[in-house]
Amino acid sequence: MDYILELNNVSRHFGEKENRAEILKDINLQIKEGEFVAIVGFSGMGKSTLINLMGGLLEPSEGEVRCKGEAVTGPAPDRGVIFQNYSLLPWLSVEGNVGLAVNQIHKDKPKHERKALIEKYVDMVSLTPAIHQKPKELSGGMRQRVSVARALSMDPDILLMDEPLSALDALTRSVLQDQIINIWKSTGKTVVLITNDVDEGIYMADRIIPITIGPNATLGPSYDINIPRPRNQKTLNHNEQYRKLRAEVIGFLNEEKRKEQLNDTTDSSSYPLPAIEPAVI
Ligand SMILES: Nc1ncnc2c1ncn2[C@@H]1O[C@H](COP(=O)(O)OP(=O)(O)OP(=O)(O)O)[C@@H](O)[C@H]1O
Repeated sequence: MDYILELNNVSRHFGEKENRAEILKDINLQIKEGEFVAIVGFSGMGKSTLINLMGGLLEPSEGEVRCKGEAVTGPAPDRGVIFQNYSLLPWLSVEGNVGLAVNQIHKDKPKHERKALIEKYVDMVSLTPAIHQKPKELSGGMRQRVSVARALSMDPDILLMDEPLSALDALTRSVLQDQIINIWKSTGKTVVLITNDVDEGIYMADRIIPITIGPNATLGPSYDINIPRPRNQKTLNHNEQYRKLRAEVIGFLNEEKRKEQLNDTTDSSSYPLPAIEPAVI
């Protein structure tokens, strides 16, 4: 089987000697073309480091990352990264921010074609009415949609999303979850979503993989999510598979936390397991 993205025995540390911090250890992951994979875990365990390794923004200390069979040696347009903090240029409009990517990738195309491309991607995230607005005039959800449009406009094969929705309120978050699912379905791209929200991962992805607690964090088991699509946020709570999967993944994370606490008695937090509310139908 050929995989679009592979991580083979990838480890990453920062610093040297007494400052050396072992962040990720022996990460093995194979992702098929068109798959939607969610990676979930506690804060500070190395999730951003992992997405940066996939994007080629960081090099592994050991092991290798391969994209379409080739070793990854740096960032490339076939892997679009969407960051948590939008990273938009404040002095450019929506059109200007998306245009940066379009002009970079499609510099050989005439101006009118580049303009049409910008408009196409802005429309894909439903931001046409705000196309001339600057980031400070946009809500958090709108800014994140600009980031999504900018990543899409490079027409990458893989979208790497680093907690793209975690700064948003619950309602905006759920609207954007559906928008990202629709974009994934209509474009056939491969998506890797980093999230701190097990429910979000199960709702959106084809499989969900918890990351263990560092130092030397690694990936836990991969859980297939066979819940039929389209999924319904309101009725998912009643789905047996969803409830079972949710309990298993949260159980895995809490067990990791418990193991960590045996070594460190100062931290008593665990993964929050909110009661599943009856679905509103
Ligand atoms: N460039 C760097 N130099 C030194 N340490 C780093 C560097 N980048 C990340 N780290 C450390 O690696 C660890 C993992 O960081 P990372 O941002 O990957 O975690 P995360 O799981 O994405 O966290 P969060 O959910 O809070 O965003 C942290 O302890 C962080 O301080």
